[in-house]
Amino acid sequence: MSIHKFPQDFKWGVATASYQIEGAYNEDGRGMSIWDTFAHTPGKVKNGDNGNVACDSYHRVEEDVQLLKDLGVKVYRFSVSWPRVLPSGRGEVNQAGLDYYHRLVDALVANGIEPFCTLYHWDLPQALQDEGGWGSRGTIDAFAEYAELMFNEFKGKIKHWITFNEPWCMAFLSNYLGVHAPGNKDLQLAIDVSHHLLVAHGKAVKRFRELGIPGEIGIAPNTAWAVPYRNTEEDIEACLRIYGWSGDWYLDPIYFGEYPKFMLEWYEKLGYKPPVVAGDMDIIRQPIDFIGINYYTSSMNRYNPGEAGGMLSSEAVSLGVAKTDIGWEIYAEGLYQLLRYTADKYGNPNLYITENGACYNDGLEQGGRIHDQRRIDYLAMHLIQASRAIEDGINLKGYMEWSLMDNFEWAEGYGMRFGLVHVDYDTLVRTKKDSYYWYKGVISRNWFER
Ligand SMILES: OC[C@H]1NNC[C@@H](O)[C@@H]1O
Repeated sequence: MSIHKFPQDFKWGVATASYQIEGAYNEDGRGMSIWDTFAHTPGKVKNGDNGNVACDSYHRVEEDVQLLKDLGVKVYRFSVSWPRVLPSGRGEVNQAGLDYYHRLVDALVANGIEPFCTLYHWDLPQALQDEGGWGSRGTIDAFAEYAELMFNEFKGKIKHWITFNEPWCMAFLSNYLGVHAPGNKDLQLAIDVSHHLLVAHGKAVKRFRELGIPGEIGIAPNTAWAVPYRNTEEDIEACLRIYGWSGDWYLDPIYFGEYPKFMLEWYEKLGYKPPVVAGDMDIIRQPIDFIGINYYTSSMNRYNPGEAGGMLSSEAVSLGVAKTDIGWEIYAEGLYQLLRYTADKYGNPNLYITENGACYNDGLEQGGRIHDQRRIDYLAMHLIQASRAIEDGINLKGYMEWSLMDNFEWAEGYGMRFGLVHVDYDTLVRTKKDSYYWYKGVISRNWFER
């Protein structure tokens, strides 16, 4: 057994997202989002699940903040539902929507928990989608207007801001693979969406600086990690394209003012390229204060130009390791390697692990306890790698576990559970799992033995 320690000011937290937990989808003036439309479309989400009620967190601020307080977290990462505060995406403000987030933020601050706010975690106002959504340049300025509203409204209360959660999901999972809302299958559109969201990110950061908002701002890509099947140039490049797709494609424009050459050339070979307009790359290149790393799993990849390799000619070969209940391979070493790669490539910036967690569908047992030992093991394995990264000189400043509670897992619906707290979706009763108590101990000690 060995002891794994963390710095004194390490920001321990948990994460959630608006559409996944809030519910109240048509209450108090909230406008429709693309996820309401998508989830209400038969066949898009397993079991026909949707976020109409979710965890009903909209009506349970005090209860959920008490869960956070009992857990002992330093920060709480949540996201804002854009259509709850701007029902049409721009223009008229819904005060009741802003009031909800004031209730949440005030309760967090009153309990000594720092709000960590994600401006966009996928619930685009449907009204903007009707005008082309992220495929249209018009959405860029709509996002900048929304961001400015939130900056001014919560100036001094919220000091940690994330513009976008997982831009790869916003662009490719949603517009090339068609798995998430709005469900398109168009590679050029996905590349357009990537570019427009990057410009929107840059404009929001620029306004954040111009307005003199106190605090820090960053972005949270879901950078995947891949291990080469053979130690050959072809297989290594096949891996570079995997994390180039979800990480470098977004971080290079922000840090270097240009798209990664190897990915640009790959897309151009296929006949695609980003719709860059003069001045865009300078806007995107606004300095940011941190990168959020969302990490769950890795893959082992090899070059394969055939169907198994897909658009990137990069075929995933099983790592042969245990999988979580959602089928993702458990590879904690990948977290360290990803942190190392990110630190080395982008000048050792401040990093937060803004999401890491595991799907295990353990249910309530006799006596009302939930013995999710597999989740404890997963978290311990990954926290060892986080501690290792810090000892290796990487500026990892915090860890936000995904997720505080079971919630709406997008196209998987409610069947996949990531929470430290179990949610009974019939009664909405919250039950702390064994992993909640384990994580509470880690936070309070700031170290753990394994
Ligand atoms: O799949 C688990 C999580 N991954 N990152 C984005 C979150 O919204 C998901 O629930």
